[in-house]
Amino acid sequence: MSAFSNCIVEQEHSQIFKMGGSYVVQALLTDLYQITMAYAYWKCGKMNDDSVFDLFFRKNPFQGEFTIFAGLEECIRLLQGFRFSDSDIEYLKIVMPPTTDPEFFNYLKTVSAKDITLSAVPEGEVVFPKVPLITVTGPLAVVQLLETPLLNLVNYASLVATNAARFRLAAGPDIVLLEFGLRRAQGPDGGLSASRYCYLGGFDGTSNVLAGKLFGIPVKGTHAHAFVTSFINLQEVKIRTLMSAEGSREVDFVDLCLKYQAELSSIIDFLPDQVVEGELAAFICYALAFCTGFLALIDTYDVIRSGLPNFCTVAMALHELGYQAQGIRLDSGDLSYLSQLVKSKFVKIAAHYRLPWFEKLSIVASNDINEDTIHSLNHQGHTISCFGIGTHLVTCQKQPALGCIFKLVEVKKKARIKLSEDVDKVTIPGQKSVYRLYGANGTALVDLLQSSTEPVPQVGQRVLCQHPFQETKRAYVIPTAVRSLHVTWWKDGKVVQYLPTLGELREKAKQSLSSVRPDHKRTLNPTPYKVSVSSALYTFIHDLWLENAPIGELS
Ligand SMILES: Nc1ncnc2c1ncn2[C@@H]1O[C@H](COP(=O)(O)OP(=O)(O)OP(=O)(O)O)[C@@H](O)[C@H]1O
Ligand SMILES: O=P(O)(O)OC[C@H]1O[C@H](OP(=O)(O)OP(=O)(O)O)[C@H](O)[C@@H]1O
Ligand SMILES: O=C(O)c1cccnc1
Ligand SMILES: [Mg+2]
Repeated sequence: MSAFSNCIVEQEHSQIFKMGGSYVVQALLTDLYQITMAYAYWKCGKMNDDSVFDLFFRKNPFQGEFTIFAGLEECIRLLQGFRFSDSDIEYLKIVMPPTTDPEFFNYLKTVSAKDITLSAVPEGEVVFPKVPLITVTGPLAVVQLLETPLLNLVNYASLVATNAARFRLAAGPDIVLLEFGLRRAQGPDGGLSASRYCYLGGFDGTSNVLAGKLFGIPVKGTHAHAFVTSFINLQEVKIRTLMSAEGSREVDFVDLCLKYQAELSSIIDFLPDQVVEGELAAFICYALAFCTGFLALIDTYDVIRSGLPNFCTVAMALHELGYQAQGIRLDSGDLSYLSQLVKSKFVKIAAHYRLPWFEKLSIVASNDINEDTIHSLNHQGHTISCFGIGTHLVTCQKQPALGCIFKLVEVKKKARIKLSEDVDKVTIPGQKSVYRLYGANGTALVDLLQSSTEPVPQVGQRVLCQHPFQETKRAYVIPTAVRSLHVTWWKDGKVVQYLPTLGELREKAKQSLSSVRPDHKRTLNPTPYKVSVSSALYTFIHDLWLENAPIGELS
């Protein structure tokens, strides 16, 4: 992303979601229970108790074994502006019961993120269950108030970035992936977030023009069926002339197209009287408007008998005038079969006219594409060069939510644990450090959680990594590299770290994903990545567990 577009984000971020007159990410974008708890903390004098909360998830989405962490910059921006305005407080006076002590509202007026410290895994990093993605420390009532907006900002961003990364893995590195989801997204905010985080997850562009302006994402697109069906015949081509690329001659472009229609009919085998005239008129008009970037949607009537011949006709006429067409889009039918058929005709034309670029024309495919469709198309030997993906990508139809949670792990320097019948729901107590240990070939081996007071694991030294809850699951690891995953981003009321641009985050996600072993990334039955605790933390968890679990009585 350019410095220019980053600057637009800075200037206009506060205008993006103006709804009802105010920026939608704000202190009141929360669940009521955060406010009622804040009141009860305040009422019993606990509001300033030092607290530590971890934000994490328990299960990777899409039956996968990895997640891309996204949304962090928006969390930091939330802290920057975190306060209750006068009108917020007036509103809360109505919402809270009449018995509420009026002094509480004076307290709310003083609330800000100035005493909050936020450390987190860098945005764009591949992350795994149980690892604290964000740790927030500060006055209990204020950190509590942050729970809902932080979860809101991380959950969808990480889900859709992960979805995008999965589409990228399915498609491979060389296919162009475009996000076409705005019309199907969960509202305007969902649409903008989808475009932003799909780009982070590895998409190449979006059709969403506002996302392009605000976030510097390349905007791309073709045209719709309506453009084709709006034309009935060639008489509708009112301005028929086109100047050649080098400016030396102007020709009747419709006549030139009809010359190529006759010529091509025997080369790629079609009947000129079967092509739809209105479609040809539409393509001619689109080419006249975009002579240097002509791309046509060819499935309105019949790809084989009409759309493809009409495209080739116009593309060859453009070529005679020194312009190169860009390609076609398919939006229905058997996308593998049709793409191969289209390619074979392109190859024929390329050979006949000795135009090597003609066989490299883009073949864009769209229509309800999901991750499984791409895998299936791969097996069928498709020749698609670009996928335009909307619904399944932005709505994350395969799994519509990521389950990040925000749990208290320490208060007044005392570690807290949340117990559950379901072992997976027991929290890992206390303030922790998180390390990623790398193996011999530079791939990530294990994430290790330790109490923050423990020494950093050392390269070349054996570390015992234990499953947090199953004593028999443990392994020694001799890391070739050790990375501390958490960075402090916000402290003393300020952003204390460079915030990467969206383009840098996209690069980060790509590089982080490449350090993860392929078996963790495969679609079918991927291997779970190991997230472990140090033996000191293991003992600590289980001692605290025993201390807090009531002893039942048999009778
Ligand atoms: N070769 C293929 N292998 C697997 N799935 C495919 C293949 N070609 C297309 N698909 C998928 O099959 C589905 C076809 O959907 P559907 O039958 O609704 O579309 P259509 O009739 O071709 O087009 P329209 O959108 O005009 O109704 C789409 O989800 C598409 O992505
Ligand atoms: O299929 P998606 O992955 O959501 O991609 C976006 C879709 O939006 C457009 O058409 P639209 O769906 O509006 O109409 P159509 O299905 O009749 O072509 C486009 O042609 C795609 O099919
Ligand atoms: O540009 C396109 O082809 C496009 C954009 C949005 C939705 N469907 C297609
Ligand atoms: Mg559709």
